Amino acid sequence: MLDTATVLQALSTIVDPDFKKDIVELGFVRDLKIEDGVVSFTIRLTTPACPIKDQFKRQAEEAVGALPGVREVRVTMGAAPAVEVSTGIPGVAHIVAVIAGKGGVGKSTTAVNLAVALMQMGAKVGLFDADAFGPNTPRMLGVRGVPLRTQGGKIVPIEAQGIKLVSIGSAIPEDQPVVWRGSLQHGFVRDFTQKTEWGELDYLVVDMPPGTGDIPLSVMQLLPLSGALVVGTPQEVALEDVRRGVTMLNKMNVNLLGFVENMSYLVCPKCGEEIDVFGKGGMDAFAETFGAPVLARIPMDVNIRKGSDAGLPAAFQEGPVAEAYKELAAAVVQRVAVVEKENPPKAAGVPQAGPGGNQPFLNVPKKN
Ligand SMILES: Nc1ncnc2c1ncn2[C@@H]1O[C@H](COP(=O)(O)OP(=O)(O)OP(=O)(O)O)[C@@H](O)[C@H]1O
Repeated sequence: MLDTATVLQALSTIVDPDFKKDIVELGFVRDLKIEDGVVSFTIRLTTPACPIKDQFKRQAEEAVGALPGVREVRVTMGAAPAVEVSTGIPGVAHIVAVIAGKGGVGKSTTAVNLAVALMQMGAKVGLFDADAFGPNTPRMLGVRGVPLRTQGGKIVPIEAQGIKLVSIGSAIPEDQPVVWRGSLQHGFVRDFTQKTEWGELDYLVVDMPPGTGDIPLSVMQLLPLSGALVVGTPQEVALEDVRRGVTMLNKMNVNLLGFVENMSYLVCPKCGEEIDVFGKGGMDAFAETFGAPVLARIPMDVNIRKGSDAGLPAAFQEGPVAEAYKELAAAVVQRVAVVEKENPPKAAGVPQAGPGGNQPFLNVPKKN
């Protein structure tokens, strides 16, 4: 007989490859109704950007459609509202930091294109540019010079091509050199993280300054990060810096989502051959050592640089570069889901003053 138990039994053959559990056990199946041979239900995923949602839908239609007595299967795909999996920042579901051991490896480019690719997968996305020393994201998203507004004491993000952008740099006049003491930086990060009205976001991507200085530290102390991804080029020197970045994540108990090998190869425009400009395989060695995957390899491509300069990120354009960023976004979504189960996000907190010394990580210069 066609009843709820039979339908759920059929749906329990569909296994989520990330959680390694079936979709009934995971509580994804909702609003199941059977009326006159018409079976309707919702599959509610943890994120609207789930890369295998189409596959789930097809599998569900097939599994239930094969049951005797079924005339029609109506599957609605949904996602849990962001607030349900809150990070402590109201309405923000997952926070992903993008870090790099040193400058110039393409961290901001990766953060911006990742944000765009996540949005294209159906997620609501914000970008917090914490890189006070080289705030490039407003230019990359075509909103350079647009001032931040406040409303009722809250910072209102800039709408930049569908992404909610807040850049620490937009609060600093462009012609002013940014020379801050550690304590000022911490206060600035605290104000920006606590006073921004993000609204509902599935993913908040944080573009960190390069290296392991005070700002990355403050972000890790103040924001409950789902995890961080580390951007590097395959070059030896950059890889030493990558190691320092990973060490910092470990110290701060931030999940390592994985590595992005940027400028991984160059496709010869004449013959199509892939040239390994900065060598090969370095990131694989890291992936093995630190037990986290290489999430994507992004080619060195003039369209990436041109897109950033023109304020239209390459992820918006069709072609192999956009595909590489889509692959990155899909890998990030899957890794976030997995690592959050193992080690749920929580802010590390600011160390208390005590006999062991004051704020051991922060390099706060003493007053003379
Ligand atoms: N895959 C790529 N192909 C071609 N150009 C790239 C690629 N990735 C980044 N670039 C270019 O390299 C330069 C540095 O990139 P980006 O500003 O993203 O680096 P960063 O690591 O964020 O540096 P910063 O130290 O300023 O934070 C930019 O001109 C950017 O357009």
